[in-house]
Amino acid sequence: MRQQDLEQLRKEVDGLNVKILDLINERTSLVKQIGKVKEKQGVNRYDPMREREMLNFLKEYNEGPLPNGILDEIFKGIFMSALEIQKDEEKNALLVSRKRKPEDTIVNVNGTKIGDGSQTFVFGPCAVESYEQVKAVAQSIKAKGLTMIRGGAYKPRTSPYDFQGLGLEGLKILRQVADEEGLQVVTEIVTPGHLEEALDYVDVVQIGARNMQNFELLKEAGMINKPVLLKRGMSATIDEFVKAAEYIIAKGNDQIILCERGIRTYERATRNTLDISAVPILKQETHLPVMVDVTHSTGRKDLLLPTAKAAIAVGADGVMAEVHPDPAVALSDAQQQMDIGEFDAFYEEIQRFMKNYATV
Ligand SMILES: O=C(O)C(=O)C[C@]1(C(=O)O)C=C[C@@H](O)C=C1
Repeated sequence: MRQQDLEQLRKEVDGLNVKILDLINERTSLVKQIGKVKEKQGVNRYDPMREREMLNFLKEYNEGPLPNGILDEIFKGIFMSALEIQKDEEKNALLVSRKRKPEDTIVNVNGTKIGDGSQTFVFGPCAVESYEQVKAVAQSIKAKGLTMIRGGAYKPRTSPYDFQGLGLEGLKILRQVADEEGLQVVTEIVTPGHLEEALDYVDVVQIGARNMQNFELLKEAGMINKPVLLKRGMSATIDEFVKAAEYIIAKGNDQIILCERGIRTYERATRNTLDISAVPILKQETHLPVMVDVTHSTGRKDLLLPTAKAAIAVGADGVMAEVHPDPAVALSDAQQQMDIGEFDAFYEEIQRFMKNYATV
């Protein structure tokens, strides 16, 4: 074959490539429409029966020279790409998606802004035990110029025999101390019923890992006009986490902070495995602020500082950690809470890190 012939054949192939591409694009537009209809109907995107029908029809129609085996492969690839495109479309259409809203959402907690490019720190005891206990931690938080305190009043515990929290009494203690020290209260709410009684005492409603897929609670949280801190479920994928946030925003509340708190893996050196890459992924895929709970993810005091540094380095909008004036006598999570001295050292070091980091 002469060089000239080869060039001519390639020119013809180029022309066909463009035609195939145009057809695939035309097909993609139709498949996107099908995806929207299926989403509305709530039916599964993947439809193997439909794929089988299409392949059978194409094989009957096929007069070659393309072998049927290769035809199967090519069209299976086309169907798989169609599914991927439908999935992306659905993801991008979510209200929490950055594709839908490119600007960062800044959560405003009575003047404390989360997600505005600065880092917010939330410290406090695992569980509210007494006025004196909360007061000691609050004073230490205030002395550092910080504005948020966390504390559990309703404690969803693994064992029903473990301390379940002081409930409403705990909320009242948190509110009183926070008002005395000028702090904002972050506390976990476990049921829609608690949500109602808690609203007078709380500035940020936390939905904990165990409740990340408590859809009724998520819907209720979407109807309040207070920010919600949503923790990732211990076995939740990032996709499930994002969809849980979608439940809240879909009801009208866009003041949502996502919190990575470690996931359950086979690794036993830490309490959970901190999924640090979830932070940039969530920042890319959603417009919501992302915090990292270094206490629950590691369960180890010696790892709080390095993981907090890592969180800041990967772009987290804030860090949460637990502090107790006397961890040895704490009613929950005794081994993993910092005492006040450790808290001072932790905060000093993290400040130093942030200063150096900012100048790099
Ligand atoms: O027809 C559908 O239901 C589609 O979603 C489209 C389509 C296709 O590419 O043709 C995509 C994925 C399904 O598994 C089957 C078919």
